[in-house]
Amino acid sequence: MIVGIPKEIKNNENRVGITPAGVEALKKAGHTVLIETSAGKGSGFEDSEYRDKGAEILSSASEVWSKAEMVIKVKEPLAEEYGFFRQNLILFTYLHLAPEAGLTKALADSGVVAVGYETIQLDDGSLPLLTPMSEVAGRMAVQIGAGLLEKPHGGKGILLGGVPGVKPAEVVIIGGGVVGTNAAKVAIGMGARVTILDLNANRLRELDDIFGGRLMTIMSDSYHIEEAVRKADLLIGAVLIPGARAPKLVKEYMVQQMTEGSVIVDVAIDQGGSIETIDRITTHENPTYIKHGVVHYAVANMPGAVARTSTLALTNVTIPYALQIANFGMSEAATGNISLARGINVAAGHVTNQAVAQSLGYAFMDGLEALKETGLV
Ligand SMILES: NC(=O)C1=CN([C@@H]2O[C@H](COP(=O)(O)OP(=O)(O)OC[C@H]3O[C@@H](n4cnc5c(N)ncnc54)[C@H](O)[C@@H]3O)[C@@H](O)[C@H]2O)C=CC1
Ligand SMILES: CC(=O)C(=O)O
Repeated sequence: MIVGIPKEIKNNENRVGITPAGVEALKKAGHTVLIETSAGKGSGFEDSEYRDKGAEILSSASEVWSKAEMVIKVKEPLAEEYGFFRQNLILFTYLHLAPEAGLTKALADSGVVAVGYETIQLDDGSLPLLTPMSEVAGRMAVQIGAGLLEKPHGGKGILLGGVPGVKPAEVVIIGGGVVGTNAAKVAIGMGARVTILDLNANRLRELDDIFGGRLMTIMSDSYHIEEAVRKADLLIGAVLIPGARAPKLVKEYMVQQMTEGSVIVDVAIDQGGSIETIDRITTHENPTYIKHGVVHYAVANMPGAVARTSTLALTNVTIPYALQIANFGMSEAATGNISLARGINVAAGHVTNQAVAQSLGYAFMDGLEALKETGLV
């Protein structure tokens, strides 16, 4: 198969869809790899390293998109890239379609087969291609939040861990999955007082066991969310219902009750955000705004700022799936691997993820059924 990797174009997105090790793996399996020049630069990979492993370096994104049978990316395509879509092109990347009506329409109208990393799901419900970036973003959420609590960044001027004789900050995390757990690890490590809310009682039990009483676990409902948000110095949004738009759990009146200079980091912004006062996606270039005296951070590609770590962690988990698609073809690979089949979001003009279809008002079609219409092997 001809596999193409364009340079990412989102604001400060320094990750890339493949490492030289990934090129080596694809080449050994007999595939052709085309990479846009300097695509790996932001992650510390030079063109020469890819060339040494057998990749062909192309000078433009349009060449990569038009020659490739499968495009491997990191972030969802931006409007400037929609013109590259064509029938039966396989697109393998993060998509987060529920809040992206325009992208979903463009994918469906053009007949792209779009596989979203974030919806590839194992039988136990885990999301193996989301996990490493959630680990990164969860850890980052606390270090970013700690910085924003400093006065020059708009915060109330408190040190997350406090000092002897002065109490530490209150960190409240809504969602105790991968992001939430990693945020808790860092926040506890920095000496903060941590509360996690989740609506899965078993998850709260696991967290209690993992952290041995060093954090407070609370059942997530509107009463307890309001109570926790009111006392939070740093609030982290970390909920997920796979594929679906994030529920707006923190209402505007709750944010109004937070003390001035508190900070919100809504990691769940890539699924539309879980905080009512987050009405826009922010960028690494311009990451915050202040509303009701509270600093809001809503960057949808947080791991892009620590691109070297993130690219290595991401490609560790994506390349085995990319190899399956390249080796067997999209239909056979998805038929043989139900977890991969769950990742198909759009095929043959149909929306094939139930939660995305419901969020955007499309009729749902099973991914494997839709693949039959493509004629792809
Ligand atoms: N902004 C960024 O750069 C990044 C964003 N993310 C996003 O972070 C979000 C969280 O991801 P993960 O932690 O990997 O998901 P996860 O599936 O591991 O955890 C989500 C947790 O939310 C809980 N939850 C669902 N509804 C809830 C509710 N009403 N109240 C409280 N808890 C609730 C679930 O029980 C689960 O424990 C996702 O939207 C993901 O895409 C991940 C990486 C980077
Ligand atoms: C998960 C995601 O959206 C990211 O890593 O950018």
